[in-house]
Amino acid sequence: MPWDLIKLNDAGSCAGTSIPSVAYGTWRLGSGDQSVDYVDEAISVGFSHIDTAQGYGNEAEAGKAIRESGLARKDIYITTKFSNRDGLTIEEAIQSSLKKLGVDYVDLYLIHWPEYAQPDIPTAWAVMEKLKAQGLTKSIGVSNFEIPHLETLINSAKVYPAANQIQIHAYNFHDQLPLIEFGRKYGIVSEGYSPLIPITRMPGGPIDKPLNEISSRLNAKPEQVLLAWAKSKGVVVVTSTTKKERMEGYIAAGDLHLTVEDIAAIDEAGNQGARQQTARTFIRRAVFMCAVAAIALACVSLSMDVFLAYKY
Ligand SMILES: NC(=O)C1=CN([C@@H]2O[C@H](COP(=O)(O)OP(=O)(O)OC[C@H]3O[C@@H](n4cnc5c(N)ncnc54)[C@H](O)[C@@H]3O)[C@@H](O)[C@H]2O)C=CC1
Ligand SMILES: O=CCc1c[nH]c2ccccc12
Repeated sequence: MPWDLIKLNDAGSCAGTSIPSVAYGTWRLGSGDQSVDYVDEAISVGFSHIDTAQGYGNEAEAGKAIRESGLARKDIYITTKFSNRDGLTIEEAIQSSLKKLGVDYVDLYLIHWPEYAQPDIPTAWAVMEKLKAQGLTKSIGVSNFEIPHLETLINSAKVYPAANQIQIHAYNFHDQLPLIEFGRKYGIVSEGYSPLIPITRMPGGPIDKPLNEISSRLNAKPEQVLLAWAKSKGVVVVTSTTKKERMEGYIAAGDLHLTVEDIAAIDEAGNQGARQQTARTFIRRAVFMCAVAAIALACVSLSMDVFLAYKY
């Protein structure tokens, strides 16, 4: 099945929407003409969902590329995020984002981190609800929220978040599953960013073997298999690249068919990698504690020597 749409929990309301299940992210693209070109290319190869943020410094470039695409506003899905930068309130920040993007509404507006929900989550969320009611954004959501943050929010919310954008990849999926399932209970769609971490930041781990086997069998690139794996988890996949060939590969990954066994093999290798990581962290902490204890002992022994030397 190609990259499809996922219904949001506000889909029944007049302003409600569905969200394209793959997004092209603009973090680290920089600003200036080159980033306009990257977003242009992403749209030209088939991305219809652009994920940006106040903090990425390139909303204006994303907006320019969207205009240059010639697509009707309704045919492009724009997510941006409140980053609590530039000293702007949430209301001021969305106005600034809309101006930079050159649109009169965004499709999804997220609080980028729980820490940005000031003075507290219920108060900040009430403002988000107001923005939705005013039509400045079709849907509202959060990012990097954990279960306690969502509980706090839900306890006071009139409108539940439509989405929670969090890091999801094969090495952390097991740890993120309770959060994803908690979201599901309240109709909150999880969006997974940095799905390619197993090859970009953690190469050489247990996933490499099944990934290479599956890629060879399907005549696909490893990054395509990782995106197809993330898609199989029912989350919105938020990815990026500056290379046009890779952009095309990402879109084509929506048609990749992974078997139940392929998905299970990546799941298992991901869990194994996570267990190895936990063991490494434990050993590192134990070594650190031993070193601290040894230094403390040496200090005590030295003080005793000094004390005895003075006394006798
Ligand atoms: N809400 C949040 O706090 C965050 C949101 N994001 C969003 O997610 C988007 C994607 O985040 P990324 O971490 O960039 O995601 P990603 O995991 O998709 O990594 C993308 C990078 O992987 C590279 N890549 C692809 N195939 C590769 C291969 N075979 N070997 C080596 N490198 C390869 C790409 O060229 C690109 O540089 C961001 O642009 C942003 O929109 C990202 C981080 C945090
Ligand atoms: O979203 C990607 C990383 C990130 C998280 N918070 C901020 C704020 C400003 C720029 C990037 C980010």
